[in-house]
Amino acid sequence: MTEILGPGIGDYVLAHCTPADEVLRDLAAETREALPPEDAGMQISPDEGALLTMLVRLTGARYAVEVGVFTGYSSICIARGLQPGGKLLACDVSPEWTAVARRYWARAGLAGGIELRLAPAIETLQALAPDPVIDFAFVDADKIGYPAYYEELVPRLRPGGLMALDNVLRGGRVLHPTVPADRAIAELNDRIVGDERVEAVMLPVRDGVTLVRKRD
Ligand SMILES: C[S@@+](CC[C@H](N)C(=O)[O-])C[C@H]1O[C@@H](n2cnc3c(N)ncnc32)[C@H](O)[C@@H]1O
Repeated sequence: MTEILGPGIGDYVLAHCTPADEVLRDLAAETREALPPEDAGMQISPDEGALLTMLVRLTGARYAVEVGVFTGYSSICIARGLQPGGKLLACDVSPEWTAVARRYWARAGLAGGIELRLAPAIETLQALAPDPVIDFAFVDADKIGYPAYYEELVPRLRPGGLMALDNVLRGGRVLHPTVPADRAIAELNDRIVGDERVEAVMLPVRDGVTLVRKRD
């Protein structure tokens, strides 16, 4: 979990968002205890999780796609916001990390609504039908891959559908990107704001979240 705001404000924000329930708290604790900090830190924060659930609900989503599952925190937040009978297609490459996710999806009673695809996400996305049927998408995987994920997802979003992209501020390094991952995100940020297919809002939530709505 990267923060660009000071820790005091981060704690205050957390204390004023709907809190994580026991399943999410246990998942966060297990992830923290089982993995080194640099890996555990990839997990989204509870306030970002609450944001995802709310966005999915507001979109009335029935079909969502997630790129970057890790141990399953964001999948649970997305799946909980879906309409009854809704489906989440969850993409990752790690059998180890997603084994934890599977356990917690089951514990949350969400396993039936989440389909995990273990493959490079670009292959999974390119294999999807080209129809614009995705209601909600969340991108939180390898940063170099973001531009390609974006280009596969935008045509498949339904009009009015929403995509959220995480870590779009890269700890503030998008201002002066020097390494390929930061440059990829900075260039994508510039491209999104000029993309006439969508409207976009960049939120300074944690490490930055861009919301992209497909125009009607
Ligand atoms: C930042 S973590 C995702 C955190 C997750 N959203 C959460 O809430 O805990 C990034 C994930 O992307 C996955 N990943 C990295 N490269 C990938 C690729 N090419 N295709 C699919 N997943 C990938 C990693 O295995 C890792 O689980």
